[in-house]
Amino acid sequence: MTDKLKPLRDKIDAIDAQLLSLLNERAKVAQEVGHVKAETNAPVFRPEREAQVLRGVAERNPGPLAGTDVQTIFREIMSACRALEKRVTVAYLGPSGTFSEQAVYRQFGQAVDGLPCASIDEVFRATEAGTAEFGVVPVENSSEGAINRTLDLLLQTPLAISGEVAIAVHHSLMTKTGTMDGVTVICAHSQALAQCQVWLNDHYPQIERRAVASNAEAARLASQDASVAAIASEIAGGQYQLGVVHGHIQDDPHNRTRFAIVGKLQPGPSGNDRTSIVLAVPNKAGAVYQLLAPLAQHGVSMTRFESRPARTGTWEYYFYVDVEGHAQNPAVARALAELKSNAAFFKVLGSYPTSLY
Ligand SMILES: O=C(O)C(=O)C[C@]1(C(=O)O)C=C[C@@H](O)C=C1
Repeated sequence: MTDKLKPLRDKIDAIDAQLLSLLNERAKVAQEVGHVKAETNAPVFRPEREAQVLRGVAERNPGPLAGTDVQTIFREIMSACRALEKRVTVAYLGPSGTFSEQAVYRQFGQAVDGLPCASIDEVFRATEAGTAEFGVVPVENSSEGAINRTLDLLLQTPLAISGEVAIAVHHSLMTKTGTMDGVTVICAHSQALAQCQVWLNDHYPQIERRAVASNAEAARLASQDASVAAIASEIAGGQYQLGVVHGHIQDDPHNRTRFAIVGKLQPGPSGNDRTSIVLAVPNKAGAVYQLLAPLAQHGVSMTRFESRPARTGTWEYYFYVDVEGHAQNPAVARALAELKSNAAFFKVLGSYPTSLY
């Protein structure tokens, strides 16, 4: 056994030495890029470039490593190289252990400074004020639909959407003891309670459910009181030393949340982009139908359509529309110009690389 392993491990050692040297060579080039950017005050984080690098390595990947694993490795290489140029601060809906925090690391890699915020409003405020260069906010969940507070804040903010990332949301029921003995209340964020309600009705119909500020807060409460069970990610449970009673309790096994990255940066085209807009039309028959006609005329695909009641009383609804392509793409630019000319309200929220995941 040892005799057989030794030469293989020697091989791995030799390859690791090469990798280490190449990684540092790459890092030195990134430092040079950093100096060039510093001269012109150019932004360090370039989501369109990172998306191109990550798509490129997956396309060229000969295997046996999976394309998604290769992307994870390169995500971290770029994150570490970027941090040599400048460490980026990213605000998110805290506390530590939330799915929002997972979204931060999924998008930026580990070499970032996360800034946990108490609310979605605070994420916007911290990013607008420049305390954080970027903010990560939930936009929609595949089971529960739009996150309305985010939609309302996107309408008002001067920030642009510069990226998106989707996270698989798996919930676990966890307690201090790893059992349900003596549990009188199940705590979670209201979204998580809603995403697990069929399962909870089947398994624990008698136990009170209580909505709290976040799943991570529920985990914290459960860590202090054995009569409290928390619904949260296993990452959050691990941070508070909770035991898993049941895993994967979300009603939809494919439950996902899409997050937007907001910031002052407006990324250029990456070759596979999405543009988000908000518009409103005067309240008259056929107005919505006419409003969207330019998209079809210019061959621009709509990937999302969401409405929110306008609370100003001037118009009935705001429509949140995502289309394929960057606003600098000629067909998209023509379609947007026409949409704008027909709309009572029009705002481009941003063009950004489509999520890799
Ligand atoms: O190409 C750049 O602009 C870089 O700064 C290099 C690099 C990389 O490591 O590949 C790092 C950070 C940017 O977000 C994009 C790419």
